Amino acid sequence: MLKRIPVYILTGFLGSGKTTILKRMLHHVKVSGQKPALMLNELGSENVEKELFNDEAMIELLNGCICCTIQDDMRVEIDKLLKSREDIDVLLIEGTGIANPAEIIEALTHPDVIDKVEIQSVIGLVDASRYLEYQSMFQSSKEIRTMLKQQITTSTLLVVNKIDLLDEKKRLKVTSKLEVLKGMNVPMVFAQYGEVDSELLFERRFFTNALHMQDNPEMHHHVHHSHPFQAIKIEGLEEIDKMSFEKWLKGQSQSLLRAKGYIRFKGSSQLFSFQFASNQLEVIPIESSKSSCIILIGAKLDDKQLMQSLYSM
Ligand SMILES: Nc1nc2c(ncn2[C@@H]2O[C@H](COP(=O)(O)OP(=O)(O)OP(=O)(O)O)[C@@H](O)[C@H]2O)c(=O)[nH]1
Repeated sequence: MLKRIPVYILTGFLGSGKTTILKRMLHHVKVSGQKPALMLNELGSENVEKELFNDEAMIELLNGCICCTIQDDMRVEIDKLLKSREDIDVLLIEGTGIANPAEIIEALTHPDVIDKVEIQSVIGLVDASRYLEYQSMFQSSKEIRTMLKQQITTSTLLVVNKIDLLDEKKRLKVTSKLEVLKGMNVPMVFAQYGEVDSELLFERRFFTNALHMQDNPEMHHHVHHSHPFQAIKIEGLEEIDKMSFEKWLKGQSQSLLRAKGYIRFKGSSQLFSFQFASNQLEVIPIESSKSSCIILIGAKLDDKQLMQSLYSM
């Protein structure tokens, strides 16, 4: 089996300090004797930051933020990287300042990619000096506020950067606003020029469990309650009743943020690709000999409960 490559995702609004912290992380990876690869996603057709990382294995995703087409590109590029560069030990991904990190998680948990990578953490950078302004209804747009919120709520570590540029009073105000938004148990650290203890930066905060329907349900108990996100991959599922499946997905709405994968329904030999988002199930027939596979992404997913309810369906 191919080794799974650990991945760190850096997110944060324009100018928040992503590149600054990326350089620190790169340095740390290299001095610890490991070989890093970078994936940079830039708006526009030219990557202006490329020159900063001359000697690294680098993947560029140009022309847009990480949305549907970029997700496909990302899958292809990760595949290429893993096949051609077996020496790579860790992959660092910097999304554009206006990317929603959930889209990157989405690409990395695609059924064809999930076994090749191991998301470690989503590091969210906040520009403390401009946060209040970006949050203000009078000084910013709804789009900016929504983007910031998505970046903050999807992060598994929050780095409140540029604290040299604001006074104590403002800092307290920013902190209390972030406390409300950020996920439970997501550490918040303050920094100047992305100076964060590397142990904290590299700590794993995102977990993916792989389960098989033939496993004993009593064995499933790898719940990581202290982590904001986790992905679960379930294989070995036999044909299932479509209505029951939909009901099952909807029944998990407390903890399930997203589901996708391949599945076969009773009464048809056809394989379907399915997407479950915003509490809606979409299925598309596909021609493939792939086995069924369900990927669940959520907060506080309970393996045991999920498997037991699937068994009894
Ligand atoms: N004063 C101050 N400046 C900082 C700090 N961190 C980064 N900067 C500066 O802010 C600018 C933007 O930093 P980057 O690391 O390029 O930010 P980015 O998030 O990659 O920016 P985009 O690529 O536009 O999304 C640079 O000039 C940095 O030197 C900080 O803590 N304090």
